[in-house]
Amino acid sequence: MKIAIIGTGNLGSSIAKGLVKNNTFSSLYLSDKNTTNVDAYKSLPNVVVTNDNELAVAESDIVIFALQPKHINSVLEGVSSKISEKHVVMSVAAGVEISRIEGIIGADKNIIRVMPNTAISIGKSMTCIAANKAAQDKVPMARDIFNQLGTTMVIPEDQIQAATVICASGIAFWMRLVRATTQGAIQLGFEAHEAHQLALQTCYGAASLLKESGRHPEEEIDRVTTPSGCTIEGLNEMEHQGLSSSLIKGINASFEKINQLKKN
Ligand SMILES: NC(=O)C1=CN([C@@H]2O[C@H](COP(=O)(O)OP(=O)(O)OC[C@H]3O[C@@H](n4cnc5c(N)ncnc54)[C@H](OP(=O)(O)O)[C@@H]3O)[C@@H](O)[C@H]2O)C=CC1
Ligand SMILES: O=C(O)[C@@H]1CCC=N1
Repeated sequence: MKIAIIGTGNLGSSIAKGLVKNNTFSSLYLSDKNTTNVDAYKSLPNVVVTNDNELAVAESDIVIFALQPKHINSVLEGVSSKISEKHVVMSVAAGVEISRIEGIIGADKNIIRVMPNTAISIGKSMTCIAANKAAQDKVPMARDIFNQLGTTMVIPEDQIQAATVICASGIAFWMRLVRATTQGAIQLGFEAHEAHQLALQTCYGAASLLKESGRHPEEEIDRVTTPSGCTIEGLNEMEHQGLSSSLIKGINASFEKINQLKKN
């Protein structure tokens, strides 16, 4: 597979890192105005780091646009003459609808909207995928690529905004929960590095329990909450303070915001 990534910022460089780790491409072009994030890959075989977006598109079959929404139009316009029916154009830009991309490069082109998260750099992304009409037969290929970098789910395009909040912003939400747990542990007397390790491994264990057992979170909670014990005491206090409510409200605030971004 001849792959290009246009825009090697936070997400583009995370995708590059995951692809390099798996080494499943025949060539990989990494293009950005400033290539600092990916300069380390210059010396790898079959990897080209460049400032030339047109070259990257011309030399590739799959082109992943990892740009801020404000840059996507001008960059697509700049390379549009190089995009043919052989290309599969993938965009990770939050809030940028397929119809906007079709308006620039044409509805006859293969366009796939992909929403990974930054865990893609370690092969643990939850990646949601939606394709335009022309690219329906390219969906299995897109899944093959992103399944190597985590797990994929194909969803209707009108759910991509919601998936962005849960899965892409979700990384930040979970990080904050880990950080808050660490702060609690420090208050209980642990050194910061110990507190971090305790919080992290417990979070990992909780997620692994759900993944491996297939059980509902409440079932796992019931196993921990000794009657009149300390867990239910803490859990109920957290709920009185609005833990579930603030998470749900935060998710809704993010969703409102992403729906405004769409209009820009
Ligand atoms: N961060 C995340 O976790 C996630 C982000 N997204 C989405 O992915 C997209 C990218 O986000 P993120 O990686 O954080 O953004 P960044 O700003 O970190 O990366 C975008 C990169 O594109 C570069 N760029 C701008 N103009 C051009 C151009 N003309 N040619 C080549 N490169 C250019 C930017 O350079 P410069 O900085 O110099 O402008 C920058 O390096 C966004 O749309 C975001 O919504 C989606 C899921 C998760
Ligand atoms: O915060 C943002 O707007 C982008 C989209 C999801 C993750 N980062």
